[in-house]
Amino acid sequence: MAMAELSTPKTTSPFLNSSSRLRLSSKLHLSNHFRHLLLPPLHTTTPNSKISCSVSQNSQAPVAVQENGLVKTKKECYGVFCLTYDLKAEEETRSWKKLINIAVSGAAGMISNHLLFKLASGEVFGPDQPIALKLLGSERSIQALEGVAMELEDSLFPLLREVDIGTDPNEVFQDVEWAILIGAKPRGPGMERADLLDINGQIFAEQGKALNKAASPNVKVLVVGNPCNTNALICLKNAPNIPAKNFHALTRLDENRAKCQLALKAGVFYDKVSNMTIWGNHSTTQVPDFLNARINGLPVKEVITDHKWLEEGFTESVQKRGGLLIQKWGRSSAASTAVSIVDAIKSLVTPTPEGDWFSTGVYTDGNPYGIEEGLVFSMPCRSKGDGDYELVKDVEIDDYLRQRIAKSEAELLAEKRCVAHLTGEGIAYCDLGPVDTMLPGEV
Ligand SMILES: NC(=O)C1=CN([C@@H]2O[C@H](COP(=O)(O)OP(=O)(O)OC[C@H]3O[C@@H](n4cnc5c(N)ncnc54)[C@H](OP(=O)(O)O)[C@@H]3O)[C@@H](O)[C@H]2O)C=CC1
Ligand SMILES: O=C([O-])CC(=O)C(=O)O
Repeated sequence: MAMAELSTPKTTSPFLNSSSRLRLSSKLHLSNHFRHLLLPPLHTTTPNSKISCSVSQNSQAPVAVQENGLVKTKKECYGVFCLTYDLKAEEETRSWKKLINIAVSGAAGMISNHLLFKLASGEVFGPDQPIALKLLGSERSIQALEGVAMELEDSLFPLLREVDIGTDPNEVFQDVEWAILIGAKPRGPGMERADLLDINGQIFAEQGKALNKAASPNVKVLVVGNPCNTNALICLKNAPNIPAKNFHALTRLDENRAKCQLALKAGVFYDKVSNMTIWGNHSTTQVPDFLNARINGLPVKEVITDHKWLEEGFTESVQKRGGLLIQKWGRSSAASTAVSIVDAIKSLVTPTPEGDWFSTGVYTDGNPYGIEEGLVFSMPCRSKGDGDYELVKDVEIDDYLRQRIAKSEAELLAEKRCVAHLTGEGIAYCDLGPVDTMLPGEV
């Protein structure tokens, strides 16, 4: 017989209170497809009130026993959570920050399958930041989401205090401080881009409304599902109570791809490349800015003297990297996208190194570059590490950049016209050209 010691909450015993949160720790409590896995609460223990949870070595589940007058049953002292919650862990948790709630949509998809385990490990928000994961799926994926939750459970992450799965964004987004919106319909063969904008736009309009109603008022939202700039715009327009500044479209993967290509050409390790801006849309019109990027602190054009390659080979390789990868893999980037989501969030929760910046798709109102207001456009940003950011204001734009930035801007304006019915800006009119409106994965 192995013994694991558990601490009970200082307040009323959750084991005695049928409506307590811990009641939900019984696996897969299901209400309207909203299911909840939960660890014991933090900072609510006293060393004097302990429960012993005894585990038979050859039985499947631990059996809680009574101590200090507190009643426990096998059902309430739930499986792995009993085993992982011991006094030593509790000592460590004393210095932990207050738990934060993180929603992830498309949680049964490829990108999430990489991302969720990074979030739970502490790699993103830090080793003293406990988290609750709120996973949004659909009727299609609810079974798979249970599988995801089980894998998270089996990973024994100390910082992962709670896992909820559900299909209703109004429930899943309740009190979330971060929302990572990945779930979106992929473009199928023969599908018009306007149709994709409409189908995915509806998803992001609904999720914007739900965030507006249920999320923490200062929630930070990172839109990954494509076309991510316009989806982010739809989302923010449907969430008027949340600052527009809090919405991001993921262009960090493009930034990382650009750094990699420059490092390769210059023959340096990629950590030597800094100040990399991606301007514009996450599409083949995006502009990887080699004018302002630096290698070993020097302007790229001084280090790489083949300027034709910069203007053509480099630029195109970044714009079309996603498509090439699909050709090789047979599916779009998932692991590197998850890594870039981690990078994007870390850039907001840690101070930007002196003199450097990062790229993210943000709302253009008040931008110093003359880019049309009312778009979500990738630009250079800096953060103090408080979750917020400022636009970098003094980046040089030459004629080459200006022309290409204008093309991406025109593309986003066209996308915006296609979704006017979803942003509350009138009747949609879709005049997207066939060539200039490709996702990176469509080439
Ligand atoms: N911004 C960027 O840099 C990148 C963006 N992407 C984009 O990220 C998104 C997700 O990619 P990935 O995880 O690989 O994709 P997957 O297809 O593996 O999973 C995405 C999830 O989207 C949801 N989904 C699929 N079809 C529909 C639909 N018709 N309606 C609503 N939801 C749907 C599904 O979840 P459920 O059934 O639970 O709703 C699915 O699990 C895609 O839009 C992709 O283009 C990809 C790479 C880079
Ligand atoms: O088009 C896609 O789905 C893939 C994508 O965004 C990328 O690889 O950058």
